Amino acid sequence: MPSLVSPRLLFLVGEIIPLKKLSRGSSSALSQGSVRFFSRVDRQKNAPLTLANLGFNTEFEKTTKNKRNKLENVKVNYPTEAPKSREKVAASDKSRAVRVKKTLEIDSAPFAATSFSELGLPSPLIERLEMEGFNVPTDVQSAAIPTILKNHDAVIQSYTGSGKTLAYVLPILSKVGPLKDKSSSGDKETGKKTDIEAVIVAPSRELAMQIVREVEKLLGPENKRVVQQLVGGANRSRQEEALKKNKPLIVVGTPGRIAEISAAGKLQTHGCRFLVLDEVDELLSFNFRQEIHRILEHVGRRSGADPQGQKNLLVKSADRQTIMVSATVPFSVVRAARSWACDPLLVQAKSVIPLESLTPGTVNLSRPTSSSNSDLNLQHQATVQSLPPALKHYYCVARLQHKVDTLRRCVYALDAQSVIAFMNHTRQLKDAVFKLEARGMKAAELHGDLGKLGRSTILKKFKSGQVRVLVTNELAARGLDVPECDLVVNLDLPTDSIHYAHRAGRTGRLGRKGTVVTICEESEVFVVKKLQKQLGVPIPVCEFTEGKLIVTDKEKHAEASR
Ligand SMILES: Nc1ncnc2c1ncn2[C@@H]1O[C@H](COP(=O)(O)OP(=O)(O)OP(=O)(O)O)[C@@H](O)[C@H]1O
Repeated sequence: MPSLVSPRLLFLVGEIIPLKKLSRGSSSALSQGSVRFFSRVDRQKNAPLTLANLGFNTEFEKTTKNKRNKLENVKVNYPTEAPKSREKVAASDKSRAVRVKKTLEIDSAPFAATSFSELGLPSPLIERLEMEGFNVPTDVQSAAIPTILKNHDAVIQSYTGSGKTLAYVLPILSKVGPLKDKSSSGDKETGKKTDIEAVIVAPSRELAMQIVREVEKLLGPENKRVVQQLVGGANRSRQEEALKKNKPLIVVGTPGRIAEISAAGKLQTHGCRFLVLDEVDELLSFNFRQEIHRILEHVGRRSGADPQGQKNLLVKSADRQTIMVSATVPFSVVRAARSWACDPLLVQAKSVIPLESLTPGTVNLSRPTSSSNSDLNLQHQATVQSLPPALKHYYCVARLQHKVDTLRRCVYALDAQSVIAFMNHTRQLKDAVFKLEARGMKAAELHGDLGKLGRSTILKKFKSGQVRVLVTNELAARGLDVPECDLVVNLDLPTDSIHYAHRAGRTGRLGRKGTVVTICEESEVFVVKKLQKQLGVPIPVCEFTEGKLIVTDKEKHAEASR
């Protein structure tokens, strides 16, 4: 597969493996006849990452066991020093960067801080937060903000709607732009004044635009130009002109457009200090592999002199901080973080630990060998941390031709005002909208065939309540934040539990109530049962009778909850 092999990496579907590591691992695996290592990795790679399925007894587990001492007992490996190996030197044989090990100090992170000022953010930023009504940080923000402020690379994993965007945006704004800490030494370290200081990548235009709005909100109207969106589907030359004219410090965009403009030499990111990959597991998928590779190779990497003082383009220094974010972090992300980040930490709502210590071997040590129940428990731990705990899940059985009508009855029964219905194919999606509209329910379609303008108009209408049911596909499954959304319906089954988690996570955001209903045919029930096991949440069967949701599977519901 010559086209897939880059000098440093071998890209596989959905994962990036350092080539050196692969050849070393594969030869030893073969010589020892140890094929099990690889099959184990394969099994792991699509499972969401949790400390539990990586073989760690998390502080989260301990605290749930002993709720009374919930926060006092949280003590984690929390490194207080910046990584000493921020300077990475790529050897001339282009093998992996040489890393200097750092000593980790044990300390406790300010989990569940009661105010943003406890987290070391500069006062102008705290003022802006207060003006925008953000007063108390969420758990994942309490853990991530100090970690990033201390210059650590990080993988942030926390359930959908838990505030991961601000968890990385706030430390960036503390060091970049008009709200930054004035003592920040960043200016001297970065290159020219026109250089971009932070690049944030997201897999969809909608998500990228949403992040831009969040950053703009904090910057305030007078500083909007500090951030610029670079998304596909919009006029590229206009974006390039805006870059030249406004000289933004932060760009947020989709992988294709960022890579395109960067390849054209119109985006100066070599002096960039922050690279964020939001929805990182999606960004590492096959679809984006070339663009993400380019971004990882170029952002924050300046050519420099080699140790002998001679100019050598193969010797580079990486000054950037790499931050990877998602509610679901399969093991492929751990591998990618190890390749591309510098001593990265895994940041979750209640723990911060070095990613380096997580290995498939560690998983195996704690993984029970024969009990399938224990495997299910591990899955349960996994999804507890990617799904909002307050969500309610149900499924109901309907014939294919009655699904849309069932959706309509479901909306009335739950009196849902803002509904996202997921389907897998665009044509059926249009039919569903047509049927709903014909029966007097305000509905609209959102999918990739629509232009950028069409997509944002529909989203605006949905957010403002003019559209009650948004019928969409995976495009809207990740990251989309519509706090009012009170019901998610799967009109078609999601492909796996990770897709289920992201779809479901469009409702019940930041502690709000939310319901997820999967409408399936009789022949698909076994898939729902499988999802229920993998997700570790009860999904009882229900019916919509006389305008009410009736749970018809109480016994099994109780069993699943145990
Ligand atoms: N500290 C806070 N106080 C109040 N609201 C907050 C706070 N932090 C974030 N929010 C709001 O919570 C909502 C969800 O945040 P966000 O979109 O960052 O979640 P997320 O964890 O990234 O979700 P997903 O995994 O689905 O992308 C947003 O509307 C955001 O403005």
